[in-house]
Amino acid sequence: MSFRIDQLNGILQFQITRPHIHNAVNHEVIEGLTLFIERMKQPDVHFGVITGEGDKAFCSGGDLSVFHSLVTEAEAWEVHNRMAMLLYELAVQPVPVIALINGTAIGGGAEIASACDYRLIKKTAKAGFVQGRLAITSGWGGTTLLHEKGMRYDHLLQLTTEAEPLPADRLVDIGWATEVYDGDKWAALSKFVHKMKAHHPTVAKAYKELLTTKLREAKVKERILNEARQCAVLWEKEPHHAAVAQFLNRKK
Ligand SMILES: CCCC(=O)SCCNC(=O)CCNC(=O)[C@H](O)C(C)(C)COP(=O)(O)OP(=O)(O)OC[C@H]1O[C@@H](n2cnc3c(N)ncnc32)[C@H](O)[C@@H]1OP(=O)(O)O
Repeated sequence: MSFRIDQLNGILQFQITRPHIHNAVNHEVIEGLTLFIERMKQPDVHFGVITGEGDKAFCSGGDLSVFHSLVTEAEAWEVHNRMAMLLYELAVQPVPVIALINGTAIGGGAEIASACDYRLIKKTAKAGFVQGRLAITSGWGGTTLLHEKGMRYDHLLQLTTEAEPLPADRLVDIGWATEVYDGDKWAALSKFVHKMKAHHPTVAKAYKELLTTKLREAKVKERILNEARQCAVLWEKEPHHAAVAQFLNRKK
């Protein structure tokens, strides 16, 4: 199984369990995320958490050994469209969702974290929109969501176009990460939600509803689909396939 879902004291946790491959997203992880988002609507869920197993990676994006088989724009679009709509759903969930970034978060992994309300990042972890290295753009809605949620324009443009993973402290400086933690991730999570959990869960839900109104009203869904389409267009092109082949063959 590529994921696990657990619920503890009102917190629904989604963990990608593919540490051998830096928790890259395959079809099973996509199914898992779908299930997680459905379960988050249950009344006894007060927070959602996404994390990766192990101490190396949160998520290294799409599994290139799997998604390399998507050759044409239409094939790439099917996956990007599905992931983009999932991340949109994640962003407008009724309860706050925390990305517990226990290690590297790059490519689609950084997009998943960007769809969450909070990003708690381990002191030693790095994150970034590295899609440019593969001659594609973000395709799961991450850039649009960060823009709509108010990330500073120049920082966002730099993050996406330089395509470099940044250290945790810098990610806080540019307004991407919420807080840096050191030590055990579950302890850091527990500390982070402590004050919010002291109040009735309807409070956090109500504020989230208020603050995500813009995401629902501003044709954001349409813009997210444009982002997915733009990525699918570049995916089909030779420079992308060459870059992926180079990554997959780099140890041969
Ligand atoms: C629209 C969004 C679509 C996307 O997300 S496109 C994918 C973007 N992601 C990437 O380009 C990340 C590629 N991976 C990397 O750069 C590096 O593996 C990474 C995460 C920095 C870790 O580097 P290292 O610590 O040196 O470890 P490593 O490279 O030896 O990796 C260990 C094993 O994991 C594999 N792996 C990591 N990320 C992967 C991925 N996304 N897809 C497929 N395989 C991936 C890697 O090939 C290696 O496998 P193996 O042990 O050589 O068999």
